[in-house]
This record gives sequence, structure tokens and C-alpha cells, in this order.
Amino acid sequence: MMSAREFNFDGLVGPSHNYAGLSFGNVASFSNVKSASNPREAALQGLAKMRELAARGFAQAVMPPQARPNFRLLRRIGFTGTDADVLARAYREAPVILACAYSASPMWTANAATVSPSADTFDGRAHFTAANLNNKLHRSEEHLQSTRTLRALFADERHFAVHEALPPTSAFGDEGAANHTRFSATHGGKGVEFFTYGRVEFDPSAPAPKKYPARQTLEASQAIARLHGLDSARTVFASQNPDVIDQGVFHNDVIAVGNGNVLFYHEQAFHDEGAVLNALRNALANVETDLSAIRVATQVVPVGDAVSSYLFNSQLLTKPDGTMALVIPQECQENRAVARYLEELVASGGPVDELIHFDLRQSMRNGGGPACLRLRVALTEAESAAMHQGVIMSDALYDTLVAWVGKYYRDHLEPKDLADPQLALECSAALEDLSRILGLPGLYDLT
Ligand SMILES: NCCC[C@H](NC(=O)CCC(=O)O)C(=O)O
Repeated sequence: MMSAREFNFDGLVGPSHNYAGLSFGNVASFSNVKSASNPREAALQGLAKMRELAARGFAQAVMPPQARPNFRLLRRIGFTGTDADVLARAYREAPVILACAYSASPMWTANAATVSPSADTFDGRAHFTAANLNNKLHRSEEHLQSTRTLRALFADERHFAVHEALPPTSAFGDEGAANHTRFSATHGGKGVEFFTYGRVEFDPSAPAPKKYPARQTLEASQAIARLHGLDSARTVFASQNPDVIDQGVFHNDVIAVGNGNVLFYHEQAFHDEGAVLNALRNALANVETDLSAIRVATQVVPVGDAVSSYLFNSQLLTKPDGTMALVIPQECQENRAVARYLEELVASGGPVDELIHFDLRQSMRNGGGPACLRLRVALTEAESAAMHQGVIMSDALYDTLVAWVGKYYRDHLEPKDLADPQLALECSAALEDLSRILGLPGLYDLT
């Protein structure tokens, strides 16, 4: 077994971060619609998390933002003329679509792709499939740049395979790693891959939410397991509980997180809790590992509190001594039930013995917590040496990126600002400079 480390690739928040209420079913996105955002603060909050986790010895990297506004989208739907003409007319006639074209949503890199480490795949390479995110217009073209970015970072085909997104239709609705968790005794050993879905396209009798959309289908999860060449004895598919999707759990990572042999979850997370635990235990037996389930009861933390605090949208990180830290948003400490629960959790003598909290308010107001902001990529030593090195977080890169943010980012953005042609110029200048900083000259197609 090769030794491996888990890298967390955090999304660097782009300069057009704003609150446009684009995600029906995501409570925070809906309740903060049209409030003013602070892109500079958002980027700095994300960078502070990256630096702190890197300083604590966790493998940390940065995933660059995407070019905004998405002129390709705007032109394809009939806005013509100069860039300034396109923006002015889109603002007048279709301000919500303009906001879609400007969304900084690629910051939530848990939705960029599904990743299977090389220990799990048929050909011994690490496999990535960009998520089509086709449930929401503003996210539906992210996969084009995500594929391009992943191919730039993981270019060596001896080690990596980057698949294009699944066909962009609702039957294959795919939200990436937000509905995927990997369990294993160590990051380098064979693991169990756990896929959760909200509905089944071709089985109308399967559970499905009534009020809010289910973004992930079973068909999509199965396609990814096939593409990555996973062993069916070590792959588990599970239905989310549709009732909690209807309470704002738009991704499974809002109500469960896994790491190592630990599943930290709310009792209402799954349609059939007992069956899920059994399936995971059986699959883990194939890699001689026992599941350690940390179950949170509704009586202790109601679903509404889990959604508003983002308790489960935490990062569960294995420390060098084998114990785990839980990386939480500060909202968890502001919620009485959650704060009390967390105190007991770390005192319980279980696997989680430390809390690390961050102020991620800017992202949280759009429904993105610590776990949404990162894509986990477990890499062997040879693989981490083969990936692009310019994105690995260090004090020097942190300082450079803080200065870069200071140079290009605004500290106030509201809906009317999206009509300002100057904002588009600022965004493209920022990204051009960023691709130089990260040593990725061809990263963007800025023509
Ligand atoms: N994993 C967290 C994803 C959050 C994301 N929010 C958004 O896109 C909100 C954008 C807005 O409303 O401006 C989503 O719902 O997919």
C-alpha cells in the first residue's frame, strides 16, 4: 500500500461574488437575495482558512476561480454587440440571467467534480469527473472550465484521468463530491466509495422530494462509478431522505460528512438509515475496516439547526496522530443546540477531539460552508509530485494572493453593479494576473 495524503483544493472566491438568489432549494441563497456582498472579504475569508489549515500541516491547495461574466452564455441567448452592449441590454431585459453569468459559484469546489483516488480505480490512476451541475443555470457551464482546470492541474496521464461531465440533462444531474464520500483505513489504502442521490430518473416510485429539487440522480452516480472503474464490492449507493431535501438539504454534505472510517451524520440524513449503515459496514469489511458512526439525533440537533449552522458541512480531517479535527463555520458556535452538542462531541473520547472554526460568513450567506469550499483529492507521493505545484498553499502564495485580492477586488457589490462594464474588465484583468501567479498560462480561454 502506498502512503498518500489528502489534499484539500479550496476554491478561491472570484471577484464577482454576489447574492442573486439563484439556488431554489438552498435556503441561504434564497434569503440573502439582492443583499450587498463583499467579494474582497469573501476571498480573504477563504484564504485565511487555506493558510491556517496549511500551517497546521494539512495538504492544502487552491482551485482558481472561473472567468466572469460568462459572455459565451449571454451571446448564445441573443445578446449582441460589444461586451458593454451585451451587459447593458442583459441588465435591462434579463437581470437574473446576467447574475447567472456573473455568479462566483465555482468557489464551491466540492461541486467541481467527483474524485476517486488511484487505490480505488481499475487502472490505478486517480479519476476525476467534472460535475455537470445542470440543475441550476448559473452553475451549468462550470464544468467546461472545471475540466480544463483539472486537466491543467492533473495533466500527467500516467497518473490521472479527467473525464468530461456527464450528458447535461436532468437524468444525469450530477453535483460532484457534495454527494460523494470515501471511507478507508488510510488515505492510501483501498477504500469504499459512497454515493448519495436525491431521485431516480427512471423509477418514479423511488423516493423524491416534493417541494425542492433533487439535484443528484442515481443514474449519474452509477455512471461515475462506471467511468472511474470502481469495484462494486466497495461501492455503496444510498438515497438521501427526500423530507430533508425539502427542508433545505440540497446536497448531502449539508447533513453528513465522512472521513477515514468515520461517518458523521444526522439521523434523518438517509431514506433508510439502517440499510445505509449495513451496506457501509459490509463494504468496509472488504477492506478490513470497521465503520465508526457518529449519529446526531433530531432531539439534540433539529434538522433546521443543522441547516442554518451547517454543522455537517464541516471538514473532518485526520491529524498526524490519527485523531480527527472538525473544521466548522462560526455559525455552529452561535447556535445553542449545536454548540452544546459540539462540546460534548470533543469531550466524548471519540475520534473527533478538536474543533477548528472559521468566519466564512460571505460564503455561508450563499449556502456554502467549509466543506462546500473544498474538493478532496487523496494523492500518493508520486501523484502529488506529478500534479501542478503552483497551486499548493504556502505562506508565500498566501501573501501573494492577499495582495492580488487587494489589487483587484471590490468590497461592495450589489445587483446594479453588474451592469457596470468596468466590473467585467476588472474581473478579466484579475484572472489574467492570477494565471501568471499560479504558473498556469493557458488556464483561461480569455479570447
Ligand atoms: N456546495 C454549496 C453550493 C452553494 C451554491 N450556492 C449558490 O449557487 C448561490 C448563488 C446565488 O444565489 O447567488 C449552490 O446552491 O449550488
